[in-house]
Amino acid sequence: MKVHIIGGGNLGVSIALGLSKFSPENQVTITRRNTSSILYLEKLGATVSTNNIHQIQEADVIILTIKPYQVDTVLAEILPVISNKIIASAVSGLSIENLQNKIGTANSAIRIMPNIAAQFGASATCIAFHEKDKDKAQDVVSLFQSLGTAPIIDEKLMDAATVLAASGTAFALRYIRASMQAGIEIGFDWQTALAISAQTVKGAAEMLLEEKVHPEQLIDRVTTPQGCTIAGLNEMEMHGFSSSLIRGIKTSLKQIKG
Ligand SMILES: NC(=O)C1=CN([C@@H]2O[C@H](COP(=O)(O)OP(=O)(O)OC[C@H]3O[C@@H](n4cnc5c(N)ncnc54)[C@H](O)[C@@H]3O)[C@@H](O)[C@H]2O)C=CC1
Ligand SMILES: O=C(O)[C@@H]1CCC=N1
Repeated sequence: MKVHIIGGGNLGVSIALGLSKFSPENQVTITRRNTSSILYLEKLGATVSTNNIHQIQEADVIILTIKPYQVDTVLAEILPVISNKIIASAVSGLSIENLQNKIGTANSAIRIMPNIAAQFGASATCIAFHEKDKDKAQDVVSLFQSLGTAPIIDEKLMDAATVLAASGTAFALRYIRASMQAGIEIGFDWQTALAISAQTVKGAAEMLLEEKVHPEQLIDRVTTPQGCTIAGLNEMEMHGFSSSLIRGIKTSLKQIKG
């Protein structure tokens, strides 16, 4: 497929990098206003351009990875030269209905919510579309399946998916950072503490994904009676570990919904 990514920032670049590694049969074009920092993508086979409409007529899917306030400007540039295109938008808070109204019935609006782990083929990319675009959306689903998992969700959960799956990357990293900081306090240098903390989180996630059980079932296997784990967990909960995470996620959601 020919994939045209508009907005070569953090997310756009992670998708381009992921596609170059995990789905190299796709031809990627990526645009941004100043391309100097992303020209290295050309060495990986992508076309990098400052021109949003560069070969856009040939694209099978156009991916928007721009900020919400940049959408109207970009659409004003591309709409006069496209027709019958799939526009997959990762723009947070922009509904399918709003996007469809902007792009007209000649094009299809699909919402995607990847995260920056797309670069490593490990994104959880939630995807939503209207029934009329079901067939066209399959290409987008397949594309993002090559970059991790790509669950199809009801659009009403898309803001929640943004917080859980996209912002969630930052939340998970902050957990690892805190764990690493504690690791330094109890004797490790930061590099060793980071390596141990990150691998431990990866191992815990792999167990969950593999066994498909409730986390508490696995926690029960770790918490030896009268042992150190339950003592630590109870102390964390006394200080609001779970509740602060839940409150943070709900606050992020409020921020999107405005
Ligand atoms: N960063 C993330 O982890 C995620 C971001 N998103 C959403 O993706 C969108 C982009 O987010 P980021 O990549 O973080 O932002 P960013 O600021 O890193 O990237 C946006 C890019 O668009 C470029 N741009 C601005 N105006 C343009 C124009 N007229 N034509 C072409 N390119 C233009 C900018 O130069 C910049 O490189 C946002 O709507 C965000 O909500 C969604 C999921 C995850
Ligand atoms: O922080 C943000 O608004 C964007 C959307 C999710 C991840 N980054």
